Amino acid sequence: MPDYKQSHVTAQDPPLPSVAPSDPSGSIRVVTIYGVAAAAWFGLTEGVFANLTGGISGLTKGLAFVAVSTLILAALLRRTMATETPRDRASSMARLARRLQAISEQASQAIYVKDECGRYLLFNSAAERMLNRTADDVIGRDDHVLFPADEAAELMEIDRKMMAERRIETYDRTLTTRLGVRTFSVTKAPLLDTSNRVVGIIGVSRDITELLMASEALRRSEARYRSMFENMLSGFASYEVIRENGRPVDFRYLFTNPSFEVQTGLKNVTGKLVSEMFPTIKETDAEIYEMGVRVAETGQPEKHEGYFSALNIWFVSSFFMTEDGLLAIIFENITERKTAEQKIEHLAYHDSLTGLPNRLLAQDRMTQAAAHAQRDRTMAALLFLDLDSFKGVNDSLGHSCGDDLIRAVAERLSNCVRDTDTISRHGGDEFLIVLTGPRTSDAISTTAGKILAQIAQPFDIQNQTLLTTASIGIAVYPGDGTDFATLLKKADTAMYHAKEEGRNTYRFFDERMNVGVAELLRMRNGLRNALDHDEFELHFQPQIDLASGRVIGAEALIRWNHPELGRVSPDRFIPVAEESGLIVPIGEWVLREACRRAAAWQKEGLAGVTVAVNLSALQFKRGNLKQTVTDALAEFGLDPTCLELELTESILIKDVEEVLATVFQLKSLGLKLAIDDFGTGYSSLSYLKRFKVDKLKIDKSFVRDLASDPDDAAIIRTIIQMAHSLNLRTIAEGVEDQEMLDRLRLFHCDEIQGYLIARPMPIDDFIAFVRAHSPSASDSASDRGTAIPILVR
Ligand SMILES: Nc1nc2c(ncn2[C@@H]2O[C@@H]3COP(=O)(O)O[C@H]4[C@@H](O)[C@H](n5cnc6c(=O)[nH]c(N)nc65)O[C@@H]4COP(=O)(O)O[C@H]3[C@H]2O)c(=O)[nH]1
Repeated sequence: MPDYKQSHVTAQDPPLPSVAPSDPSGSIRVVTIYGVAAAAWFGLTEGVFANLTGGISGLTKGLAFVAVSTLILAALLRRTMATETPRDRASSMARLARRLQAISEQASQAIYVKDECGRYLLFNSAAERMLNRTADDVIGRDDHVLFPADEAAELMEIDRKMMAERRIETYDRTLTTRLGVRTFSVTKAPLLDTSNRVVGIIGVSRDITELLMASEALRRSEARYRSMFENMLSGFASYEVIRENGRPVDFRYLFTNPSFEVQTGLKNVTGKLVSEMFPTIKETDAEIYEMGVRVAETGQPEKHEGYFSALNIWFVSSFFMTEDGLLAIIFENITERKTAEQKIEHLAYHDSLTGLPNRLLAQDRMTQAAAHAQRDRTMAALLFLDLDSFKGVNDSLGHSCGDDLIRAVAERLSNCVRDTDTISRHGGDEFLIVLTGPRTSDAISTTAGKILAQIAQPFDIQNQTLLTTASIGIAVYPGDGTDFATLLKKADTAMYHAKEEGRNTYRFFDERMNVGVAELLRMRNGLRNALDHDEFELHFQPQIDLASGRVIGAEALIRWNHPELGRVSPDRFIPVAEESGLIVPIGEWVLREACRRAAAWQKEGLAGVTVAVNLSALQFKRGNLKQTVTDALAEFGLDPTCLELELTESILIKDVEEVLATVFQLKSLGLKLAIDDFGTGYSSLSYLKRFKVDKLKIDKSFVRDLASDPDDAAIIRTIIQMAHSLNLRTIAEGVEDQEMLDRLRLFHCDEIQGYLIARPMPIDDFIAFVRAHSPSASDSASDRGTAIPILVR
């Protein structure tokens, strides 16, 4: 569809082209007539009419001649012109066209001339090339020969109007040619003849199709880049470089894109100097400023990633010089990414609970400490610390309390070492401490001692006072090893030994310790088969009623006869069984075995002698306790009143409602409930009432120092008084000598158990023991149990 593009119509500013006089015969005729008329004038005025004009002056006659001859000439010329025929005009146009032809051949633009009717009179070579038509095809024909009818008609209409209005027009027009649809820039002017009549039209056209396409492409590309610039997420700014003595000294903001503001938070910066915006940039962000100067000086682009303190942002940027000598910067605010990276890095190397370095970082620090030790000929030590009673805290007071304790321990540890040392959390309640540059083992011992003393101080956690201790194993570089893995293993082994040797202590690694580790592994594996292989047995430790001196019960204590390790103490394997979950089936076995044995001794005449069985927290959680107990009682026909279950405080405190329900079910069977290790937990008295506890068992750690430690004596006395006020009985365990017994009696303790009376013993020995200490046959029948007279004072 042909159309106008950028049409400019110019009113007759430049003079319209005109056609030169075309007929010399007309002029000759005029001149001849003029000559004859002039001669006749003089002949008549000077000859025939001389007498008549004799009185008139020569000047007057001359003037009269000029006037008359001018009129005649004008009339003649007018007549001559008026008689010029269209043919004359056509031939003069044709002559003009021929003259122009030679000139127009050199032109690179299409030049053409049309007559009044639109027929081509001139069609130069450039026009031929432009439309792929020869002049021969076109001359004498109108636009229909070149273009489709509708386009040709429109063009001719334009020409007609132009001629009518005598206007010069410039416009762009798209036309369908033999070479396809092309756009032309056209300038056309009407041609005038000497009588100022329009006789045709002259045009100059240029094919601007490629130019238009190029400029359209440029426009699109510009639009694309502008849109990219406006919408790009990166910030952009360009600066005028302010120079002094040729050296860049400052930069003035010229323009910025919208992201600049988003990324920096800066508004209306255009026209401002960088030194004005950031007065301290040369000091605080010298690296960035210097880079700007360098790029402006060398013209070499540079990339940068760093922190811009003036705006408190991290950014990545490219500095470069633009074509027009401006400094430009494209940048991205990466603060969020950087913070996330730092966080991730922190997480990768730190423990989330305490914020302390984790094992990975500890390893790195240990390697550094070792390098330091090698250089300075000193030592480096790796301390493996494990809290002694953390599980109890977690179990009894919950994980949130446990977490708080871990955090508090971390804080205390940090106060025990120097800045060059590293405290790290290894996991759970385990910490690693890397000591850098100790010169002697004594120095390491001093630090370890300090740490133990700090940990032993009471912790105030969630409004409760918690007491805990720690065990520390120490491995020293280079004596115990040169790599982290070896040192860690040895420090761990030493820590186990510290635990075995009474806790709240530290041990340096000793090669002999490695034997113990192998044992531990064997124990873990062996426990799995112990039940199947019948390796467990129960021993019974008598419990004495102090008032009567009679044996009123026995605590069932498990023994493990390991085929290779020999007799393994429950203190060693019960924690391993708990850790692996094997305590549940083992506990069920103990319960059945205890019921079986107690039922048996009832039948053998030890009527009323109860059996006390230890229960583990895991049995409450995972085992079907009520069913197990019911089944065991029923299977062996044991009177429930002869069964006592010993629970630790921690079992009662955790998941209270759930445990309460189970305890009620158990109690409803008619059995008794005792709280084991009383005094070492963290609970209040309220649960004693709620759980309908029958007996408190005072932990042997209090009993041990009863004679020497007034505090322990006071604690025991208080526990007994409190228990009595709640109608609970008390039993003291670990009674080893008479002095302890005397004091317990003084405090009105109800029952005792301990080596003073008897060590735990196999069933047959126990029955024999009870019989041997029977005061009389008649007493043995008593339901109060068997009396031991020596103890009754
Ligand atoms: N120093 C000293 N110790 C004395 C004295 N009298 C008794 N003992 C010991 O104290 C422990 C008492 O058991 P516990 O506090 O329940 O402590 C028990 C109990 O927590 C656990 N345990 C033993 N048998 C079982 C069991 O069948 N099930 C569960 N869950 N735990 C058990 O193993 C722990 C250790 O048991 P044992 O090695 O048999 O150690 C027993 C016993 O031999 C004394 O006068 N002085």
